[in-house]
Amino acid sequence: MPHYAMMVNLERKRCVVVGGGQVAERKIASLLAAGADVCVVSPTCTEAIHAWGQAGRLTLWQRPFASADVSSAVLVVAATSDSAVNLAVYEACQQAGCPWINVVDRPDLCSFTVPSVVERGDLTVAISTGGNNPGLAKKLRRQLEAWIGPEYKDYTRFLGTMRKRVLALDELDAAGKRAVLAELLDDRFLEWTRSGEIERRDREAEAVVAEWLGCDRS
Ligand SMILES: C[C@@]1(CC(=O)O)c2cc3[nH]c(cc4nc(cc5[nH]c(cc(n2)[C@H]1CCC(=O)O)[C@@](C)(CC(=O)O)[C@@H]5CCC(=O)O)C(CC(=O)O)=C4CCC(=O)O)c(CCC(=O)O)c3CC(=O)O
Ligand SMILES: NC(=O)C1=CN([C@@H]2O[C@H](COP(=O)(O)OP(=O)(O)OC[C@H]3O[C@@H](n4cnc5c(N)ncnc54)[C@H](O)[C@@H]3O)[C@@H](O)[C@H]2O)C=CC1
Repeated sequence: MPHYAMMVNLERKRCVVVGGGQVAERKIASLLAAGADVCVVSPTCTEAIHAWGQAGRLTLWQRPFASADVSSAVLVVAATSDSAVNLAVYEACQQAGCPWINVVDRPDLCSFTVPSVVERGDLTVAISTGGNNPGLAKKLRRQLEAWIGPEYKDYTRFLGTMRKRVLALDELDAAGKRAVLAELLDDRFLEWTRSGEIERRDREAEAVVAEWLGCDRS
């Protein structure tokens, strides 16, 4: 069964990661980027995890996993190199009623898996292969990163601002609004963002709006 793709708000939500190796580090990095309240339980950890702990960005419990560790978690990642421990984490989640569990060496036990992600500010492109081949997800991420450049961060913001502005225009009916929004998605606005011609882009966008307002009134 294919998984349902969704964007989850994890801000200040308690997320527990069991294990402190490279795989745990990768999952922790994305949880921190999402503003989660991260607790890590592991006898050893990578330098990066240690540094996040020192900086107060996460809570580090430097000891082996205990079942009670998952009690207040909304999401848990079992990322140790010991499959028996990972299974024990899964079972503790079942007991505690924690619905969101990722077991890094047992796709069959995962209630969620982690996709490869291209992030450009508010723009997110996630790639999942349904567990078939994470390497393919990573390869596609790299290819997409070359295509969806850093300019998409500002471009997405620009389109967001314009969309809000257009939707708030009482002078335009729904069809007019849709037409303006479609026109603003024309590649020339992306090109102007890419080449740094921001004033021109914004001016031309305003011209599109003005032209439609003119059409509507006539
Ligand atoms: C099911 C899933 C569960 C989950 O972790 O959520 C899972 C499971 C497993 N991964 C394994 C191996 C590797 N995983 C990677 C990389 C990534 N793995 C990620 C996700 C997922 N991995 C979920 C499915 C995603 C999907 O649907 O495609 C990514 C996308 C996201 C992330 O982890 O942040 C991230 C790339 C991020 C990026 O760079 O963009 C690499 C490559 C590398 O590390 O360079 C290798 C080595 C090469 C290989 O084996 O293919 C193994 C065998 C372990 C062993 O050997 O024991 C298992 C277990 C199994 O398959 O049985
Ligand atoms: N899903 C994925 O994306 C991938 C999953 N894997 C799987 O992930 C596992 C972990 O990989 P790495 O991080 O590279 O391993 P690692 O050996 O670098 O780290 C394992 C960590 O688990 C901790 N640990 C061991 N026993 C523990 C316990 N009882 N309680 C808490 N923590 C404990 C260790 O202290 C260590 O920090 C691999 O064994 C492999 O099966 C590997 C690659 C990708």
